[in-house]
Amino acid sequence: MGSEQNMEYTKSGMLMRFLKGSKRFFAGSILASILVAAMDMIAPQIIRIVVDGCLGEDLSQLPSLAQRTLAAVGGADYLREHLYLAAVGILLAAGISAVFQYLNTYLNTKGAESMVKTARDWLFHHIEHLPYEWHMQNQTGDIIQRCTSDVNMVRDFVAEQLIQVVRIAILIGFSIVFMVSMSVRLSVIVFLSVPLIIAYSWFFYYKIGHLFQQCDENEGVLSTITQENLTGVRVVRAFGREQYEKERFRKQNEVYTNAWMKLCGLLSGYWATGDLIMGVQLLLIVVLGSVYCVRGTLTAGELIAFISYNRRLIWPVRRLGRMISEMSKAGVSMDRLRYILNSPLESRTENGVCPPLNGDIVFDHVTFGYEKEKPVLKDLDFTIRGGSIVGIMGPTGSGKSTVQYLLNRLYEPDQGSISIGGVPIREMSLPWLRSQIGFVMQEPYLFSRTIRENITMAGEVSEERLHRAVRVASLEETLDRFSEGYDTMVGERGVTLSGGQKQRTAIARMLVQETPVMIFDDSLSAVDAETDEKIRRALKEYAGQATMILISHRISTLMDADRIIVLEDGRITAEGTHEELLKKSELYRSIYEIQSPEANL
Ligand SMILES: Nc1ncnc2c1ncn2[C@@H]1O[C@H](COP(=O)(O)OP(=O)(O)OP(=O)(O)O)[C@@H](O)[C@H]1O
Repeated sequence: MGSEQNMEYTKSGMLMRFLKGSKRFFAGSILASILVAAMDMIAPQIIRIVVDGCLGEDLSQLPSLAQRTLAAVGGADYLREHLYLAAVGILLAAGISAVFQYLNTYLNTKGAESMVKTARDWLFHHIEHLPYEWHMQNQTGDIIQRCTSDVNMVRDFVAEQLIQVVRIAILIGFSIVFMVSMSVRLSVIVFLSVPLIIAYSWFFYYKIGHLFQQCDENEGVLSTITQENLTGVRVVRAFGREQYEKERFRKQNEVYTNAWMKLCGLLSGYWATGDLIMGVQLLLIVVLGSVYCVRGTLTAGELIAFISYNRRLIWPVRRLGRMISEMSKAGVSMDRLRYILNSPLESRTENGVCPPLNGDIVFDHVTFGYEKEKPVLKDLDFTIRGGSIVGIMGPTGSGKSTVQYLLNRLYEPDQGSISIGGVPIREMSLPWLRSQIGFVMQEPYLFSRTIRENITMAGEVSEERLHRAVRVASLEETLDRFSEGYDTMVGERGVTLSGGQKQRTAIARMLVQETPVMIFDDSLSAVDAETDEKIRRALKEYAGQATMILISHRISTLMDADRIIVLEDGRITAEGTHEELLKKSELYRSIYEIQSPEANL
């Protein structure tokens, strides 16, 4: 995909990229709709020739084309005796029109779906490569809405509004040519009423646009309540909030229904008034047309054909105003999509170096804050020897997880630099760096796939490697208890597994990659102390030459580490072995005393 480079797209630039591969379908659709409009012009002309040819006395009054057509079918007398020919002509025109109509709809739908596919692929690809920071700053629901509703809005704009506007403009053009050729004076009524109808419907939809938006917003709130209740069903049940949630839903449902009722009331008024305008317009055409017929300036066939053209015109024209007023909505949606597509991609330094990562990890005076002027890590300066086990301990919010994010280059330091084996990580290829640093998150995320697929999501591995990782993560017994074993499906967001089982699955997922650097971010918090110790013992053997970073609140998890770093408010306040820290760090000692059963005796 071309979005590897950061580009600033204008609305039209973005639209052109969406339309890549689907322009030819839309061009075909427009061509087919021109032919539909042309075919639709034929039937009224046949009726006009039949009426005037069969009933008219002075055939010389007919236009030359009509006279020639009449002569071609064998003259007025022949036509009178073979009226079915007119029916065949009308049927033929309707049949050809139906074929073009089919082609029009088919090509339009094909173009629309192909465009939506291109847009979705591009958006997904772009989102996948946006920086982690971007994802933290933007709400998931909002991004999903942009990728679904806003994409659909742009699709409707192109496939329905733009194409329909072109189609209606062609229809108006054709009709006017035929109408003017029959009666200029009656055409004046159409000339005056068409802009009036377009303006009326445009003005109406422009004015009530905010009500449509209100309905959309209310629907969004209703969906959020439903979604929250479905995902948070356990919390709702546990806290006995069913009644409260039902009442909340009922109220929002009422607000939403009332908003629609109000809108429907206004729409009914709009359609009724529109019908009235149409009725008056038709009345004028019929009355004036009849007068002209009586005066002999218009034939009966022409009047019938004129009314027929007018009828064909009216509905599309009524829709035109609405389409024009709704085009502005597509502009808003395009801006919302441009926000995503113009967001700069993560710098992946694909051509960066790919050194072995088993060397020393050095944080060289690193300062970093998620927000400007609010540093979370302050002048962090430490070295983790390659192949050693290092623990990071500190109160909640002291910046422990942030250390791991920086090492993974999810964020870049504001000051200072980080290197592994003497190579600054910002010079390394990002995919390489991430493939070499395994980490288990504080709240592991599992996909709704089988346990095997979750563990091997980084790539296929041998059965032996898989079993080894599962054994070290103490997951073997758990899997034995599941009838489907490795092929057990993990429910939505892993709800069918306990907290500890999820953590151990995530540990196995990391271990299976056999990376030279492994980070455990509070990843044993949900397992009991006994399993915690069992896993740590197995890990020590398994890790071999790998560098291991254990982030934890639990001193028992860290006490066997070669070195422990104590972090307080983004600064290192002490470092050393467990024994050394018991002597020199007040914080460490006090936490140890709270957590240690012997110390509490
Ligand atoms: N994405 C973010 N945007 C803004 N601030 C953040 C973000 N992530 C973390 N913080 C803040 O940065 C500080 C350090 O967070 P961090 O997660 O590194 O702490 P921690 O020591 O790992 O905490 P815990 O032990 O509770 O996991 C906290 O004050 C937190 O509120």
